[in-house]
Amino acid sequence: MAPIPIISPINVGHIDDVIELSKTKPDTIPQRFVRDITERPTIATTPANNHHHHMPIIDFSNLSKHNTHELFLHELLNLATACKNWGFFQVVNHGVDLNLMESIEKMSNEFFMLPLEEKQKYPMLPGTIQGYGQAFVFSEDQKLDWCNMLALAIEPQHARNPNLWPKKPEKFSETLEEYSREVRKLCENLVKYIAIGLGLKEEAFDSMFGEAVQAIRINYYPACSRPELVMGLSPHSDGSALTVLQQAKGSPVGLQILKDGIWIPVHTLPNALVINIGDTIEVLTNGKYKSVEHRAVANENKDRLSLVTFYAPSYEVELGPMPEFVDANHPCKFRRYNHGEYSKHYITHRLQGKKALDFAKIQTRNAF
Ligand SMILES: COC(=O)C(/C=C/C1=C(C)CCCC1(C)C)=C/O[C@H]1C=C(C)C(=O)O1
Ligand SMILES: O=C(O)CCC(=O)C(=O)O
Ligand SMILES: [Fe+2]
Repeated sequence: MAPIPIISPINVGHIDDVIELSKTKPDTIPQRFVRDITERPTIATTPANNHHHHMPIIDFSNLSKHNTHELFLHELLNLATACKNWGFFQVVNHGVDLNLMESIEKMSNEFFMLPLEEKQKYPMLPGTIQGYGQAFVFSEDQKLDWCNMLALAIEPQHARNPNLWPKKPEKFSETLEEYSREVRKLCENLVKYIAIGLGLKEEAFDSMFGEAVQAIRINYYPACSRPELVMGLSPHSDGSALTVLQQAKGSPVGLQILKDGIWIPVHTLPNALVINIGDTIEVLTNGKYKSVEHRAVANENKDRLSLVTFYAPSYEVELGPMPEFVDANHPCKFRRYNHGEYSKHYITHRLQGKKALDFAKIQTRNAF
């Protein structure tokens, strides 16, 4: 009997697996990946000479309770300044076990190098966000990113789809579990310090978040013969409260952030984690801290791997700007909404800069 076709309400057309493409036809770039001229990225990886263009570095060990109060305050100020002026920073001495970071990186690479049939046992179906494939594709004529990903919900447990957790390589699931526990601790601490830096009680965010949602996306960007024609990952801001990004050792520069209208390549320090403010913190602080648009570009010669953890409020919670950030000079910019509804909105639209946040924006009427 012929296999029963999966009937999906969305027709996304054929999606080439870019890892296969780069292996079998390294010089071919199907038209669906070629961006319109106005959307093509700049590939330069040299950091701008301007020192204003170096992403802040936070030494997390200075924030631990065992340090002097002076050191703590100094680093807290660095953190607050980084959140306000950049929305992105790197953390060193973050407490996530370096061996664990190395193991999950190695196993992720092994996963992506498995035969396609093996990876397709965990398919990300059109319109869904978990499994192996391409996310945020909703139509046949949408341009595709030069990236394959494995995305999984981690917490709460009931959000997991155990059928999508890879059985190969061996110990992948255990390692991911352990890694995610450590990254979650880092996120819990970060939201505490961010709250203190804003003059709030240390538990201000965490108590609002309820049972926080945690998810991981492991992105694999194979080398591309014409990286200037394609986009590794479309420009977007993250719908989370915070995001933690680990770029695999030996990966080329690929992440770019939009600062003052310029795309800046991010050079990650060895063993550091890159943190960014997501849409939730922008809403809660009424725009004092902003989520920042970012994208990833492909490299001509080298594959790139990144492991990205999203830390977000429970789907149950209602959110809006905190009263501490609203006054006569700072009118309320966002309406209250349910985070579950925001998540649904986020995952049912293609990545398009900061457009997802329009969901919550209070539209101000133009005077003209
Ligand atoms: C580019 O952003 C994302 O891919 C993303 C997806 C996260 C998710 C999964 C990979 C599986 C479980 C669901 C969830 C939507 C959390 C970003 O995460 C942000 C977006 C929202 C909304 C959020 O809460 O985190
Ligand atoms: O790979 C990167 O550097 C960016 C990944 C990213 O922004 C994401 O997965 O949301
Ligand atoms: Fe992102």
